[in-house]
Amino acid sequence: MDARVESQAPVKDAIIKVRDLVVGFGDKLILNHLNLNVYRGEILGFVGTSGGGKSVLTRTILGLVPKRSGTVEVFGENLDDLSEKERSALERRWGVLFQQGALFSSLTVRQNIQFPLRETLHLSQRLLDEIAYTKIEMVGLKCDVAEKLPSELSGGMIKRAALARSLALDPEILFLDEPTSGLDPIGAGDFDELIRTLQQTLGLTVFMVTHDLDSLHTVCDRIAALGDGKVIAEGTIETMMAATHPWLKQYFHGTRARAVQQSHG
Ligand SMILES: Nc1ncnc2c1ncn2[C@@H]1O[C@H](COP(=O)(O)OP(=O)(O)OP(=O)(O)O)[C@@H](O)[C@H]1O
Repeated sequence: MDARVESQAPVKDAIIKVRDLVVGFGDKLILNHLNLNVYRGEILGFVGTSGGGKSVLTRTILGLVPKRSGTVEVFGENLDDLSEKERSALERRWGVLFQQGALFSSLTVRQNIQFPLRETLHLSQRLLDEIAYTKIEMVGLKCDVAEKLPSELSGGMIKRAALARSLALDPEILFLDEPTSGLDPIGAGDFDELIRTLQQTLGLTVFMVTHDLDSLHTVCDRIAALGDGKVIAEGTIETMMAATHPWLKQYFHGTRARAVQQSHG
């Protein structure tokens, strides 16, 4: 390749770097010297066998599960080197949407969104309300949901409200664990589109654990697959489709995969 052209290629900035990560419970090893980069601005889809350790990896990056060895760097900082104060400052720069949505059932949507803001910032009620309404609009909900309780919302609306809460502090990275699970295909497609729009307009980096082949085809820039505690393949959907690992072949070429590929032309 022409050296001049090569030097002009954009350097990819790894916003999350996982190196040699080992995590286990008792005598059960879940992650076995796992390495992974997530690049700034991308939507990375993370797939793998059920019970393989996708949530464990997410929770380890977030510091919710202890690791046995290895390092996790986020925003260029080794998480082990941070003081408690530095650590909480860093945590404010990411948002998390867990599988169950997990809104507080006794709080309205507005109060749910304001919860992380109240915990970390001292803002007037007027400003808190303005922020909550902006986030509600951002996730495609009407402002009349603001005063509703989670029990008054549909499954798709709960996901959107939970997403609005995870965006409350304007994070740079969004962690999503099975965001479309429980949604019908149209609802799931709309949610994927929303994630893509938010990623583009807010410049987010998205780490998304998913089983949803539609999401992998339509919104993920890159995919990483977990097998036997390690990343066994990573790349574009085309790379994954060409992979020879038996699980990947089954996953990307099985009956369900064929139906999805046909629908994506
Ligand atoms: N706190 C824990 N204590 C003991 N074992 C755990 C704990 N958390 C997870 N595990 C085990 O770790 C393994 C990986 O679980 P994990 O939830 O990460 O899988 P997953 O890949 O996200 O699966 P799924 O796709 O089904 O959600 C499972 O065998 C699970 O039982």
